[in-house]
Amino acid sequence: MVDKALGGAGLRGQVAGQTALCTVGQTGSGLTYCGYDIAELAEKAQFEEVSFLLSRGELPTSAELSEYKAKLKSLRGLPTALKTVLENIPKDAHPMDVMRTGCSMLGNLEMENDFSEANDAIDRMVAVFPSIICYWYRFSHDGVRIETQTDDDSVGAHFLTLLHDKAPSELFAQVMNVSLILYAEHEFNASTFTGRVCASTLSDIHSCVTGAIGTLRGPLHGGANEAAMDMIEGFKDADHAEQEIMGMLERKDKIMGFGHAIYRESDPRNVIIKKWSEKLAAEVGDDVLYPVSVRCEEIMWREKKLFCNADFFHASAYHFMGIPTKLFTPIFVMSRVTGWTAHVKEQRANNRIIRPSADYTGPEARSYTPIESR
Ligand SMILES: CC(=O)SCCNC(=O)CCNC(=O)[C@H](O)C(C)(C)COP(=O)(O)OP(=O)(O)OC[C@H]1O[C@@H](n2cnc3c(N)ncnc32)[C@H](O)[C@@H]1OP(=O)(O)O
Ligand SMILES: O=C([O-])CC(=O)C(=O)O
Repeated sequence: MVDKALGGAGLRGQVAGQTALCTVGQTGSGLTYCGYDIAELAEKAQFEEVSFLLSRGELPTSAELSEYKAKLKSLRGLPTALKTVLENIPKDAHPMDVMRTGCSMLGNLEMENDFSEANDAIDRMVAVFPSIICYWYRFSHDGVRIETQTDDDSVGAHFLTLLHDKAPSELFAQVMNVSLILYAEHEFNASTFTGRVCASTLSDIHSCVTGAIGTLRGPLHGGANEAAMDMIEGFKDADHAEQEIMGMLERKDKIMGFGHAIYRESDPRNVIIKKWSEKLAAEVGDDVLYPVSVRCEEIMWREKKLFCNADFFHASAYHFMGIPTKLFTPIFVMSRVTGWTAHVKEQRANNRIIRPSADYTGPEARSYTPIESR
């Protein structure tokens, strides 16, 4: 049934299937993973517990978590053929294209031959995605071939170590952990739906994830964190931000990092990442980017009743941790691969090929005109 208030365009308001993985925008709790509130997970859990929850259906016991983390740790190395591919991708390529190619190449080298191998393929992707992006980035930008098999305790710390060539501070590792939890899963968003459509044809899991990466890349979806950074970086101070945003609104420009297809008043992930961004700002001595971001939030609510989505304060948070802007959306991939693949398994478990219909708006039936008569 189409929700009239939202309109039918973009399939908005239409139920396109069932999921036991996540609720978005339900009264009382804005976002839950398998019944757990996002605020509680972000405060108390490790990303690896959330990843385990999504792939196995329950939070791990302490022994299960140790075993799972040890497995992930052992899977961080890159096959030589994948390194060769990454070394051939130019420096000015978009890192999301690198992720897409990296995932696709992995699927060639380590095929999911049977759906019973799904969890092994998922664990491998969760473990190796930070290695893929950092290997390419460090080779193309710094001219070094890094060793990706680190001893870091978490996926987030592993990423930062590879990127910066040193272990992250406790605060940075903590923020990465929270960020990966916040981005892990979000019901039938565009990239997850892409993955589910692919899964519904009974395709392999790397194809599902490769398609999802391509969908996440766009600035209306995951790419918004990079677009938000590009915007706020251009503002000298909060007053300048106000002046520019007002102009953008007058010109009816889209302001990246604001608004949402499902949430109407706030995105529950924003208050969490905003708090961490503020902490990081204090830690690194920022007195521009965080106040600019806060002013943008105030203006957008005052003028348009539009609120920050998960992406907006992620921009400043990642920037404060010394992460290059073009690597922002690949971090989203490192996290969301857990949600995408959980949906792939869910789709497979109760599958019918996803194939909607279209209203035809083209010409009436007509006869073919031979080429020489056109
Ligand atoms: C993790 C994520 O993927 S979160 C989303 C990240 N994307 C962004 O931040 C990009 C900016 N935001 C947007 O483009 C949109 O808000 C979307 C794509 C997220 C949702 O799109 P929709 O569901 O179509 O938005 P919605 O129906 O709420 O839009 C209502 C009105 O607000 C406007 N609007 C919505 N978001 C914005 C924005 N960020 N800036 C300016 N105007 C906006 C729309 O243009 C629309 O105006 P109209 O009725 O005059 O056409
Ligand atoms: O749900 C959506 O449409 C987009 C989003 O916030 C996400 O994927 O995290």
